[in-house]
Amino acid sequence: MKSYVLTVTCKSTRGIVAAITGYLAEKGCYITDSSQFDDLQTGLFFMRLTFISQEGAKIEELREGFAPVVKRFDMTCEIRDSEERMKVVLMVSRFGHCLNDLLYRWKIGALPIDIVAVISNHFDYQKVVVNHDIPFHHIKVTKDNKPQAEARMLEIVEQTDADLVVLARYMQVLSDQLCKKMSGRIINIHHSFLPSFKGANPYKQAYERGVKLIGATAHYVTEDLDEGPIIEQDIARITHAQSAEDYVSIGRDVESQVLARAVHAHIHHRCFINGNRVVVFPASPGSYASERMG
Ligand SMILES: Nc1nc2c(c(=O)[nH]1)N[C@@H](CN(C=O)c1ccc(C(=O)N[C@@H](CCC(=O)O)C(=O)O)cc1)CN2
Repeated sequence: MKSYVLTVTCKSTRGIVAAITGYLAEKGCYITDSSQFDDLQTGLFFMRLTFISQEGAKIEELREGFAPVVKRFDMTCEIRDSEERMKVVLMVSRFGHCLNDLLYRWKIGALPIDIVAVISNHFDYQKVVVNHDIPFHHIKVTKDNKPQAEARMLEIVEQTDADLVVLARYMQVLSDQLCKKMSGRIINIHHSFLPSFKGANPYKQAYERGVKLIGATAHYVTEDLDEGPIIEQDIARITHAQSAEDYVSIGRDVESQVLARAVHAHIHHRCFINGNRVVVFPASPGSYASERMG
């Protein structure tokens, strides 16, 4: 039986859940997971359900039948096939730990995505990418060619019909124009526990501040550098005896794990941008079970 994901954002009011669940029951659908959040600050309601059609309803039929509910509550709504895989472009500069981690998770099926391209402004990871049978594109970036470099990047995104771009330690600031055009579709991993230590060299900043914790933050990319809506964060302990170079080593694992969690949440439609915040619903049962046991 086909499994679907329904996502809803609308203004809070009474009767939304009843209308959604009533419709699904009427259409012979069985709800397998449900999360909702009512933001009293913004007056917005968010819901994500996974369900199976026990009567073999087609997605077009489900969408069409749901249209009156969408109209009644003025919903932003999607019904998607749970098996549909997002097309993802990965971008990297000189530090490849997040890229390698994502490639491994993709290879074992833990990240059910189609990696349609890897883009880098360096050649360090060309071999590992090509060895995964993934197209590698080198796009040189200088202070003078950023518009042309971004145009090429956008061309690759459009030619591959990519749904998501993941900056896996890609160290170039993207233009306001590109950020606006791809709002909500670019995820970055920043190697600090934002909002501390934005911008370049966060570990150097952390060392000079004398912190006892370092961290990583995965966020959607906006024009405001490292200020986009936060999807996932985590931390790691450090001591007085460690240097900024030690932080780079200690930080690798937490950066990779934070980015992987954020990508997993996004590709499973668990993320809802809510102003400068992100509602992140828990993973549905079985959504980690796609791993091919080695
Ligand atoms: N518009 C945005 N672009 C990018 C963001 C973002 O949030 N908004 N995140 C960065 C990633 N990043 C930190 O995580 C970061 C990358 C690069 C720089 C920076 O100052 N880069 C210099 C060049 C550095 C170099 O050549 O090695 C620059 O672009 O002039 C700061 C923070 C990705 N892009």
